[in-house]
Amino acid sequence: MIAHKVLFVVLDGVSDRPCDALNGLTPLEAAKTPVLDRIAAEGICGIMDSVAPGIRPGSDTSHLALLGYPPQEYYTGRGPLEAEGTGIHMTAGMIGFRCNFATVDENGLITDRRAGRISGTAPLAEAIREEVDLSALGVEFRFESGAGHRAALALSGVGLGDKVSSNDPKKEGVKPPAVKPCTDDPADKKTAEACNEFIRQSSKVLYDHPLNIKRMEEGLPPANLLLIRGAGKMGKFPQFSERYGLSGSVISAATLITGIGKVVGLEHIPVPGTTGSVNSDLNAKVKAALGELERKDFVLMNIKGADEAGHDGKGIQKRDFIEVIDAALEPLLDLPDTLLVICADHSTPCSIKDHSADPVPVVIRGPGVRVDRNTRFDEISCAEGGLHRIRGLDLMPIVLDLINKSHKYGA
Ligand SMILES: O=C(O)[C@@H](CO)OP(=O)(O)O
Ligand SMILES: [Mg+2]
Repeated sequence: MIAHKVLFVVLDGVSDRPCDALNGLTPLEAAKTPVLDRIAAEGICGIMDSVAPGIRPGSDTSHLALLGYPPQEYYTGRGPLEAEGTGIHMTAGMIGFRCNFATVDENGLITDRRAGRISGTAPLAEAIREEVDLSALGVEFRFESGAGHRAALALSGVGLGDKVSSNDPKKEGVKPPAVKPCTDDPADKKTAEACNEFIRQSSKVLYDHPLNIKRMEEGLPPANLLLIRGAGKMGKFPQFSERYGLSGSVISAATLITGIGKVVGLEHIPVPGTTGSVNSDLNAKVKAALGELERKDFVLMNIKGADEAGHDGKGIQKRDFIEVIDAALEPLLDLPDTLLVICADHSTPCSIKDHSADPVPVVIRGPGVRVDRNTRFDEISCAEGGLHRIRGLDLMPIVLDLINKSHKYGA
């Protein structure tokens, strides 16, 4: 009784703290989740520090850890991973950045880091590609929009460094700072100059773009500034198939997760109708995952919406979306020959509107798995499960052992 396939379902940021709006329950505790609870009842549960206790992980470092790539060794910044996810292929010497379409008011103060969670930004990206020109600085650029307010930028040219700051202050009500070199290296200075010029020129393009004029007429915040962060060069990643002897696919609307999957060698499967938000077509996503499991050994499926609700501080929306997730996961109850792993990548408590270091719930269910006595999938109940408290990097070794692909340590 051993499974041959693995489905990793990452409920991005689903984990939380007690919410005032939910009478002190977490959204997972407050939601009615018969499917997740049945999976918990039929599996082994625990809680997990995706990186380490007390470390607040980004989705980048946490997903690397969950896939068994120590972020301390492999992480070179969010930018190059996000860029790969939008379809920009990062070659040697290119510097990648994550960007947000954001809103500034007439005084230059940031009023919304996500431009009202704008979507459909492809025409804005196209206008930027057509009109921005960095050739006077000896720099070429690629710019692609991603899901929602997200986009990615990549710079290439002779002598570009990646040690530069960000113009994203990570809060609203302040002016975006200039991008600065973090060292005295002329290469970092050149990158910082290119970033500031890119921000300046793109703001002009965005300012009177028809899409923004229409948004303002409708009372929506215009996307009139790009916040750029996460500068980095692409790292080197041993391929998933060589590392584990497993073929695999990634299903995610979030470009960062797509990018991480691609760089470790998972095939990206786009699913029409998925948005990375609470309006995503999760049934289509689950169907795609089931299809992939017929031809691959391993599937990573990321569902992003709960994280967005956490970042927005919307506890009730988060609870309600968890119920939508739960209903969509029902077809997974009958999965044959498959080890099903469900977890979050990090907590995104509504009370702090950002990631926290609180450990996340995790369940593993499938043939041969010892079943513990926990019957609910939430932060508090899973802490009493048989996996106890593990780290993100423990997950792949546990999974490989359960599918009998683990190597014996010793003779
Ligand atoms: O992309 C996102 O969902 C979040 C966190 O990863 O970033 P931001 O706060 O810029 O929206
Ligand atoms: Mg995340």
